[in-house]
Amino acid sequence: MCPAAPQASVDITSDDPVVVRGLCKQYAGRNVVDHVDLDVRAGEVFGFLGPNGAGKSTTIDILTGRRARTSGDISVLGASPADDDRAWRARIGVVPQTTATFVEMTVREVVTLFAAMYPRPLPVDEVIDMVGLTSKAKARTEDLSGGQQRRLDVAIGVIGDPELIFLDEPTTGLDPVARREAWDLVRYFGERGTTTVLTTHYLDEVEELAHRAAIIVAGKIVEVGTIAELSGRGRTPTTVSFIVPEALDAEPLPSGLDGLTREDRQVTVSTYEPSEVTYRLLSWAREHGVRELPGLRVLQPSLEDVYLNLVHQQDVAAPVDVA
Ligand SMILES: Nc1ncnc2c1ncn2[C@@H]1O[C@H](COP(=O)(O)OP(=O)(O)OP(=O)(O)O)[C@@H](O)[C@H]1O
Repeated sequence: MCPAAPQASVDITSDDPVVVRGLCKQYAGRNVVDHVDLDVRAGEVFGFLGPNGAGKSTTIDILTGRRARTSGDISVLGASPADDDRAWRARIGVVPQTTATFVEMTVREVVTLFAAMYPRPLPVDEVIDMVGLTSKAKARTEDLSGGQQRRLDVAIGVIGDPELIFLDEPTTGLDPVARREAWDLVRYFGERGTTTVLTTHYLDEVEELAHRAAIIVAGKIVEVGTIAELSGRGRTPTTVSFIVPEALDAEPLPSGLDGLTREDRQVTVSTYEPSEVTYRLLSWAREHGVRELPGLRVLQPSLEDVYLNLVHQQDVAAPVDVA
């Protein structure tokens, strides 16, 4: 259950650009964002991953002042987004999930219009070039393809040279080349010291761009850490496998190895202690005069394995809290 009202004051002392404590959002008594805690550090690209309907956009919309929260404390660049201060807003760039339409305006006119709203905008043509729309600068926005529209959204989001950028699925609908260009843009702003919060369904995008990530499922943060930490965490086992050499075919496999399966001569051990398991397998082989185990592989879980495992665990767990 979420508390009924927002906290009266923002009780956050951290200097991090984004600090979220106990954030809740309810629709019709259902918690779609459920006691979320987040810390995004200065200069990092922070990935926000989760399946459809997990609560990513709702959280981003609350952090950017586009939606009201039900309860919880939030500090974004030291202020509460609900205050909607103009100077504060100029320090933030937002690329929302829904594409805006600007009827009868060209790409350059739209970007120029948004540039005028900021005290220190980037040069309009430079930004149009960065998002790969130079050849479309004079085209009317209604004539752009879906992917080109998305690039325009990104241009609008970054034209103010923000300290903090929220990108809500910025590469959805982009072709592979445009996707790589969008990644370059995220890296470009990262090198300028900009903090970026990036929601996405694409795990490769998070692995490629993000320093840290949070995984949200059914409104709850189920994991947060560096990509290496998330990929290596203890929830998803490592697989150790090898092929039993002919010399050992008739020998019993070492006893007491949990998660061991054998199919013909292929042996697989699913384990949280891959070093120990590998040591025991090699010791067993040596005891029988074999110095090499053919096809020996230690396969660490990928971020995708961890993600799918977490989403699956949540699917089989109890439904979300209903008020
Ligand atoms: N205005 C609204 N009224 C009622 N329910 C809403 C409203 N907006 C969002 N929701 C619900 O809140 C939940 C979270 O939605 P949200 O858009 O934040 O998810 P998401 O993680 O961004 O999903 P996606 O990846 O599909 O964009 C969903 O169940 C959605 O149906």
